[in-house]
Amino acid sequence: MGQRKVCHHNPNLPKGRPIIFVLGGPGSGKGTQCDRIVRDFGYLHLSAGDLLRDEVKYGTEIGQECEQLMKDGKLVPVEVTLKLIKKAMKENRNSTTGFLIDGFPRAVDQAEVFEKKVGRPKLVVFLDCPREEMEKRLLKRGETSGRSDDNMDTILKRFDTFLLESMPVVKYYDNLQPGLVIKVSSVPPPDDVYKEIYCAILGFRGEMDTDPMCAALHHSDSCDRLSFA
Ligand SMILES: Nc1ncnc2c1ncn2[C@@H]1O[C@H](COP(=O)(O)OP(=O)(O)O)[C@@H](O)[C@H]1O
Ligand SMILES: O=c1ccn([C@@H]2O[C@H](COP(=O)(O)OP(=O)(O)O)[C@@H](O)[C@H]2O)c(=O)[nH]1
Repeated sequence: MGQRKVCHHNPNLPKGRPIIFVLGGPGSGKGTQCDRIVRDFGYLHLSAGDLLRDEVKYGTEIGQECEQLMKDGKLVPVEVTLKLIKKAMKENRNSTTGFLIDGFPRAVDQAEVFEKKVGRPKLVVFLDCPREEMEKRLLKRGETSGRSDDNMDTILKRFDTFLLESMPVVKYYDNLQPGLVIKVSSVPPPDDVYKEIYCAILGFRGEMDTDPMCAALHHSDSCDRLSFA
């Protein structure tokens, strides 16, 4: 598999507590995959969207500032999301073995500021899903999610924001460090999607050979496809 050696070190980051980013379009399955990662690796799951929705729910100043932006499918200022993420990381720095950050960074300038102020992820998972499939999933989720942005009008705006602002983040990390990003199709059933993610995590933990399925993937040529081209 691609090179995963990380030289970057930020003294603010507790040593040995990796950061994983899970990126992908709206409804691509980020939350679904994060549940599985938490189940198997116990990392702290931080969904930027959930952190923001909590602020809206409790009517905080941040919540009031962000509510309309979220309804419009726009990005909230990075100072806001970064503050929420850093606070949660700090509170949990001694009680978790790693940080799983879902749905952030959402734009290249956000990635740059995270790189500078917090550090570099050990792995960036990019969930690749066709737009029609994401749309179908979001409309279905909207029947029960109670989310003010799971409606057709906002979904279209979220897609625009994703393509314009968030997709370049994937390229940013791929350029920054070859092998850092894995691109996984999230069209198959969730457990199948997860297999590749699971192996990539074992990979950076140096535990690839502890799982026969991952070891086979590791020693075959097919592992190249894990790397974002
Ligand atoms: N691989 C998959 N196949 C089919 N449906 C999926 C898959 N992954 C997620 N879903 C469903 O699609 C919807 C969006 O998934 P979710 O994990 O909430 O996405 P995101 O966090 O990226 O917005 C959910 O209703 C979820 O159950
Ligand atoms: O880092 C982030 C994460 C989320 N959002 C906002 O929160 C919404 C919902 O994001 P989430 O990741 O929860 O859902 P997704 O759109 O990926 O399904 C987005 O449309 C943005 O308005 C944001 O601005 N910055």
